[in-house]
Amino acid sequence: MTTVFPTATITGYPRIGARRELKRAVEAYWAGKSNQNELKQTAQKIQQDAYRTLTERGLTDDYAIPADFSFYDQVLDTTRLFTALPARFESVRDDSGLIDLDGYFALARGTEHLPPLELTKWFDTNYHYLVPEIGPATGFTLNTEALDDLLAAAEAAGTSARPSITGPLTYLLLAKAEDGSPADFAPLDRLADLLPLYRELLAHLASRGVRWVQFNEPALGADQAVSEAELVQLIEKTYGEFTQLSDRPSLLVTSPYGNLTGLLEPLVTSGVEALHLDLVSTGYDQDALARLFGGDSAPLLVAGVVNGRNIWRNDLAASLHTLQAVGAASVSTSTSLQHVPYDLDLETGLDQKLTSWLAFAHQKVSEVALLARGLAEGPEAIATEVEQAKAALAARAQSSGVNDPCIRERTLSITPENYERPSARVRQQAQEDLNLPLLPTTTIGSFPQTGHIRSLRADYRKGALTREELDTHLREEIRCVIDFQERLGLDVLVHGEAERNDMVQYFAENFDGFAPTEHGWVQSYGSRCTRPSILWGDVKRSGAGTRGEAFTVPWISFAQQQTDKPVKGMLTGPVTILAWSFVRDDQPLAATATQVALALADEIADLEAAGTRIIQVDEPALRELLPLRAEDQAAYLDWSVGAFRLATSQVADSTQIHTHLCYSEFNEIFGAIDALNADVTSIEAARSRLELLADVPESFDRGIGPGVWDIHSPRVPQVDEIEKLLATALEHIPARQLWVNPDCGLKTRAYKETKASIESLVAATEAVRASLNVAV
Ligand code: MET
Ligand SMILES: [Zn+2]
Repeated sequence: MTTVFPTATITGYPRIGARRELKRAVEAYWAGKSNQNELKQTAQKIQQDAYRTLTERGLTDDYAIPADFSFYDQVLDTTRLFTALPARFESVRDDSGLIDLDGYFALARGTEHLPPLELTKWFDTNYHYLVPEIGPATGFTLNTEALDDLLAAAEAAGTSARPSITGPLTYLLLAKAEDGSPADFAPLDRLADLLPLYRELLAHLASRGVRWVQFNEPALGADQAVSEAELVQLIEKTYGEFTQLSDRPSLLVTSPYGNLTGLLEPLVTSGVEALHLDLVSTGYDQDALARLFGGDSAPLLVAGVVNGRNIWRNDLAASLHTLQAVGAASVSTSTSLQHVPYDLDLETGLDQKLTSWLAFAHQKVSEVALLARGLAEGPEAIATEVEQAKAALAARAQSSGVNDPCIRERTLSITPENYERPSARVRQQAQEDLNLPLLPTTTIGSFPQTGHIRSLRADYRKGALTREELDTHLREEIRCVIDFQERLGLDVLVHGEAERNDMVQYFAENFDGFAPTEHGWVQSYGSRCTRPSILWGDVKRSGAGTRGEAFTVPWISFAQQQTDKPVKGMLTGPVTILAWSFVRDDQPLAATATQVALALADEIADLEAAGTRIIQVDEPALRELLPLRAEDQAAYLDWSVGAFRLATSQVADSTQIHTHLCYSEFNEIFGAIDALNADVTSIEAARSRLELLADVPESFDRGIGPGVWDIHSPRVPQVDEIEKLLATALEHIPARQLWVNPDCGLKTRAYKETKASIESLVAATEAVRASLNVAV
């Protein structure tokens, strides 16, 4: 049964394509501009490039490379693999009763009549997966078509790849109960019905000659609603059963993102052949691991010592030490490399000095291969490379910009008052002259990024437009966006963010201590990618002095000049700037957040001085960085909420501070959202049909705008649909606190659906206002 496990491996690799080929291909397919064959050819090419590169970089052993290409999302792949189709999607079943590629995309994106599966953050990362909906009657049928295609692509590349599949426990733990399920039902109740399908899968793989399979169980490293004791039993049952099968591939179980704590031992004794641990930021006791994995029937320890989710160069000496101390059998990444960009060599524009401190996916694979050699042949074999890494780390520590005495001194003079504002009541009175109607309507900030805007930006990059000319065009765009909103009858306007390529990178470009990348794209969800900047040094606004210079003020002031309605100043919050950047790992996140907060407070002060009455500070990633274990959460919320308050509390009572949250379920941290102390909070809620409002405490006495339009799909919400959502909202929120807005910014939408949707939103609001007036 067992074939030796490779000494060097990774648990996952990016799949969007080094030049985002998959993004272009799926978007063309969705738009009807290409056919399925063309899409599949692109997918093949991406996989072939991956196998070639990874082999060249040293993953040469059989089964060293996972087959983990995905057209959209790895959890949705598992939903397709087992045909776990929610009843509401019955109509997408294909002729054979399975989910084909179009059905798969329908689940991901919704259809004209069906809202898509819910999108939720993947552990504490900035990746989002599609939440399976499982009910007591959900049927399961194995459909290996997509998996067989991956294996065929690997074979064509001459590689024995290891299928990578969401493990059964994680799949069910990440699922939500289908609507209409009994109150006491949990998807995990269906484990016994799902396990036979996994066994069937193992048999199928064995019959294809596959010798190793990877089951990903990241949910076991995070706190769950189920008790640890129950999980121990489920592990024993699940993996005990699998390992009993006579004809099956050997099993590698991965546990990225967290410490398995009490589940480690049951997994070690479960009989699986190899167990991967994330050894980067999880605090495992090395001696305990050595003892545990030293046992006779223990699995091979696949040691994730190369950070899969940040871009700093590995401290090879430290890693080698860890590998030896724990008795590693194989060297790996801590998580899939899907969270880092492909290749540092593409970044020709980065400062040389900075480049020497970094490693992207390809460089990390080389680090893995190198460490495996050091482990096999002894440290001397890689002594030169270890020394080089050491020298780079030392140079980084001493570099100016990494420590700016003026910035450090400023953080020392922060006082407790810097975090406080007067009561909500006092502020509400001071803000009355904004004269907002009941149920004020607004949007979240960005307006459609049209082809026109993109081509302007491209022309500027090519040198075909001067900065001045570009800015003139952008102001024209802002004028149109303001005019558009006035005509549609919105109450609080936005300038549309046309001058920003990305809500974090824009700040990175205007702050010292950051370096944007050129090709450093990582997948956020589906075809959506972000390009995190590198936060490497001490932070302040760019320009002279410790305060630097204002950069959003000219745009917001220009927008405000075009209208009598209030225009929101628009900033990205400190936690989100951190979460969506690759952050320095040489000081606590809290210290970095404080510096970013001060830079934002400077910008807010300048906006206020320029006459801006409403300022929105977006924190969509607040939930994202929340530690996976309850015991670590209070400390995180303390510094993250603190950073937001430090940025936003030095304003006049008459200045209305908004915040915006999205991309996550926020129910559990509503206390922290309350503590942000914003005057108005807009929050994503449409996809989960406003479930979150049940958790808003009665004491919450400020504005809240649960999203009533899901902007992740092109579907236009109808007036009566929004009216119903508003009626639901009013069951939980007093009318004077309720705002009406979409789930998020509109930059990925087209004008056509934007116009129709805002019309629905305004019409629904007017209808509800009228009914409230009647009721009064
Ligand atoms: C992901 S949150 C986005 C907020 C931002 N202001 C926008 O509208 O695009
Ligand atoms: Zn948002």
